[in-house]
Amino acid sequence: MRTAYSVETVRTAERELMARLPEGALMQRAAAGLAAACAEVLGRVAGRVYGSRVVLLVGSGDNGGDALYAGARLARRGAGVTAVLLTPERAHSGGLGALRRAGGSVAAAGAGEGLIERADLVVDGIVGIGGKGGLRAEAVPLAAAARRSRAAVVAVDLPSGVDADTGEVRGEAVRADLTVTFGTHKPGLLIDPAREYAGSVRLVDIGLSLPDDAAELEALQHADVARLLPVPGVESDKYRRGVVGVAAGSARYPGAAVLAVSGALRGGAGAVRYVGPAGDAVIARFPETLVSDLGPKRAGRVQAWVVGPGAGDDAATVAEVLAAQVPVLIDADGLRLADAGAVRARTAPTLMTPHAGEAAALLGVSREEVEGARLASVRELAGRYGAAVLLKGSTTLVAGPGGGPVRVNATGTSWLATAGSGDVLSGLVGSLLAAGLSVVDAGSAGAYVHGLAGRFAAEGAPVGAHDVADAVPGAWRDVRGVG
Ligand SMILES: NC(=O)C1=CN([C@@H]2O[C@H](COP(=O)(O)OP(=O)(O)OC[C@H]3O[C@@H](n4cnc5c(N)ncnc54)[C@H](O)[C@@H]3O)[C@@H](O)[C@H]2O)[C@@H](O)CC1
Ligand SMILES: [K+]
Repeated sequence: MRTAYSVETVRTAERELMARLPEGALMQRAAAGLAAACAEVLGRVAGRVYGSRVVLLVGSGDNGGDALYAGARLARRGAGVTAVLLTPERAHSGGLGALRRAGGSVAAAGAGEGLIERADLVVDGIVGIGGKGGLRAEAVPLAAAARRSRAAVVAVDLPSGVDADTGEVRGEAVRADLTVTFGTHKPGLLIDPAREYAGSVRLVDIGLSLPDDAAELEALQHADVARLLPVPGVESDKYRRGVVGVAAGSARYPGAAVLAVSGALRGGAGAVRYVGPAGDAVIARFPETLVSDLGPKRAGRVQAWVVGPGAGDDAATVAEVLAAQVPVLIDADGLRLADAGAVRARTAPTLMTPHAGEAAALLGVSREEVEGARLASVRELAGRYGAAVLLKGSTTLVAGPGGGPVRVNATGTSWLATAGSGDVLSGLVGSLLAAGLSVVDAGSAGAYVHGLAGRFAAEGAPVGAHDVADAVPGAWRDVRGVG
């Protein structure tokens, strides 16, 4: 499991650790990790460290100090290192001294753009976890020059200008190829839009110990998902493996029913029961489906429901499903049709799975606001509805109904932004719910497998949602390390 902690928690852990260590030890650990990463990058872009050209962008805090000490290490290995000081009177004095002693030089901000143009590597030490708001005016042209330049950009701790705690980006921010972060991931490194600014992320251990129960974010990895995925035992039968009910599709949108069922069949439940007007289309494609036209209440035994994909205006079916005493996943049209009071009144678990546009409609804000503040949006929705919420997107977030760490999934690919792929996800996650996973585990494990399936199906080319469903077994095997 990868975890991310808030700035406040990081600061507390840093204080405790610093009290036990000689002064400056933590910064030296950070600088050593940063310099090693920079040397690797220089090896790739310039062939070697010796003789390469490095520009440090140095702000007024310890983030700039890290950059200066790392620059000193590179200078000792023969790199030509120049520090561009944004506020010369407040630059980290120890770091500045170390850089000068190692043969590095210092330039004023005005000279920065020209230096960046000729650099092999730009190290962004403008601001780290002490930052508020986007980049300040004096740093904006330097960030723009770094973006234009052929130099690799390595961000120190965070790309300057992004919000460490939320992943929000207000105004300009540095775009990095690599971010070297210290002690723990920060939420902003895992959530879009900031995640995109961070490039790839490398975590340097500086000895911080963080409390398990205080994580803001959790990102499942293969091993975590492998532990969650249901595997039938010798005593299993279809009921013990779980029956998932899919109430989806309409005369107008029969395909949504077929796609939701296609996901549900690959999600680990022992059987899929379909209820709705698209039974013929479902049976034609998936003869193993148990089809009923009697409505959810009289459909027979079901351990979890999926309601909403392609449902059109069928509010009655949504209401009937919400009255069931089993876990319910509400997606697509179902989100619009569900009565908020009925959702809040449920005692069995509920999982809502909006994309940004649907979340915006539920919250009464614009889509851009949701996309710009994904963490706040998913938490707000979960709080308002007393339900778990899976907010789809390039980084999918899953918030539980009672707070706690939000799960973030990054296995997705932009090729998954295709009609019907959400229907496949809803079936897949519903199936995991029927197999007995909690709403947060089902949502996050389902998003993980679905994202991976999207990657496998696409391999860099456009795909349809049915291709994603077909790729789910391969993704599942990959996660479990079999086949
Ligand atoms: N505290 C520690 O124990 C450690 C801290 N480390 C580094 O120290 C950083 C935190 O240092 P600081 O607390 O000094 O804070 P920062 O260096 O992140 O930034 C604080 C300074 O930046 C200015 N600033 C704030 N917002 C800005 C913006 N939007 N644009 C430009 N300037 C802005 C502030 O005026 C302040 O002087 C971490 O991100 C990490 O890089 C590491 O050395 C590891 C150990
Ligand atoms: K930075």
